[in-house]
Amino acid sequence: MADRDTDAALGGHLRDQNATAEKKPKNEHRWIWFVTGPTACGKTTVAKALAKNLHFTYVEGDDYHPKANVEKMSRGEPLTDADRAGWLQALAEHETAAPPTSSSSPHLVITCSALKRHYRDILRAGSEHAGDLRIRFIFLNAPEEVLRERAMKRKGHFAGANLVRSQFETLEMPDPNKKEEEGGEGDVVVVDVDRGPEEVERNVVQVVREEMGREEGDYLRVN
Ligand SMILES: Nc1ncnc2c1ncn2[C@@H]1O[C@H](COP(=O)(O)OP(=O)(O)OP(=O)(O)O)[C@@H](O)[C@H]1O
Ligand SMILES: O=C(O)[C@H](O)[C@@H](O)[C@H](O)[C@H](O)CO
Repeated sequence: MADRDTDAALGGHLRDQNATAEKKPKNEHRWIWFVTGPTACGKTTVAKALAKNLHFTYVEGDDYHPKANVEKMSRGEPLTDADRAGWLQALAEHETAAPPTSSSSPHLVITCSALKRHYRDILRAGSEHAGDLRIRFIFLNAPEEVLRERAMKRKGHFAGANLVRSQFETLEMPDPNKKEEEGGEGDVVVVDVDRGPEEVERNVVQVVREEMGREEGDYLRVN
C-alpha cells in the first residue's frame, strides 16, 4: 500500500505523483502534423489554429524557401522538383530536431504544400530513424476556383492568383482510402475547406484530437 503515513511523510508528494501518472497516456510520442495543399488553400490559417488550440509549435514552411524560390513564385512561375529539393530537406530536418526549449509542446505543426507523392515521401523518410515520432498529413481540399478567389483577395503575400493553375497541374492528390499497395496514403486526412474558416478550424482541431486520442489514449497531452 502506498500508505497514508508514507505519503504524509512526503508531504503529499507521493499522492501528487500518482495523480500525474494516471493522467499520462500509455504511449507518449512526439507528433508532427503537416498541413498541406496548393497555394491559398488555408495552410497558414489552419496551422495557426492548431497552434492556438492545441499549443503545438508552429513552423511556417514558406519561411524555408530560398530567396530565389520566392522571387520565382512572385512572378507566377511554378517551382521545379530541383527548386523544391533543399526546401523539403530543410522541413524534413525539423522532424528529428529537438523542439526549441522555449516551445510549449513537443508536437509540431508544419505548413508545406507537399504537392507530389514524392515530396510527401521525403517528409515521411525524415522521421524514419526517430522511433518515437508520429507523422500525419492534413490535405486541405477545395476546387481550384475557390483558391484562385482567395489568392486574389489576399493582400501582401508573394503568391498571387497566377500561381494557382500550376499548383493544380503539379498536384498529386493523396488518397487515404486506397490500399497502400495501390498507392493509397493512410497517414493523410483530407479535410474539405470550401467553407468558412471557423468551421474548417473546428473540423481540423477535431480530426487531430481524435487521431492523437486514438493512439495515445483518452488523455491528449498538449502542453
Ligand atoms: N476557410 C476559409 N474561407 C475563406 N477564406 C479563407 C479560409 N481559410 C483561409 N482563408 C483566406 O484565404 C487566404 C489564403 O489563406 P492562407 O494564407 O492561410 O493559405 P496558405 O495555404 O497558407 O497559402 P500559401 O500557401 O499561398 O502561403 C487568406 O487571405 C486567408 O485569410
Ligand atoms: O511547392 C510550392 O510550389 C510552394 O510550396 C508553394 O505551394 C508555396 O510555398 C506556397 O504555398 C505559396 O505561397
